[in-house]
Amino acid sequence: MIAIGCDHGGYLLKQEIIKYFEEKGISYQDFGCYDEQSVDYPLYARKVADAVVSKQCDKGILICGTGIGISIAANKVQGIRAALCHDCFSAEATREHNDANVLAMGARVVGAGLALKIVDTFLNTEFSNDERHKRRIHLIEG
Ligand SMILES: O=C(CO)[C@H](O)[C@H](O)[C@H](O)COP(=O)(O)O
Repeated sequence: MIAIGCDHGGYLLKQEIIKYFEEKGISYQDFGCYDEQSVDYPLYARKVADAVVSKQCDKGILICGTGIGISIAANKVQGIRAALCHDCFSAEATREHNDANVLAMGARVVGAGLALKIVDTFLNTEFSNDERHKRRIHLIEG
């Protein structure tokens, strides 16, 4: 189950990703927002982060205008490793090296076509399980 959330800047891209999930039969839970009215991204970052940390959902996707604010907010939640990715190389690397559990993107930065490829890469790349990466993740957790 994938948790997905956004602010008003990310709403339209979130809808594109949801359409893609429905076409592919990927299960998801939509934590809002539900239209383009101005809202505060930290509230949606928290909803998705809590769903991932509590294991209600396996991974999260967050979208705001740039992806920056919403990733900063998600990373405040203990156990969240949110990665802001606007290319497939980063999406693959952050799964392999950081075991990132939340993908953040900016709808004012990437188009839907690239965003869907980034989502696909993020969801289909496994953590390497390499000892050096595990040690570094452990150091992040504190
Ligand atoms: O947090 C952000 C910047 O890093 C996001 O891009 C927000 O979506 C953006 O700040 C919202 O801006 P707006 O002028 O209120 O639409």
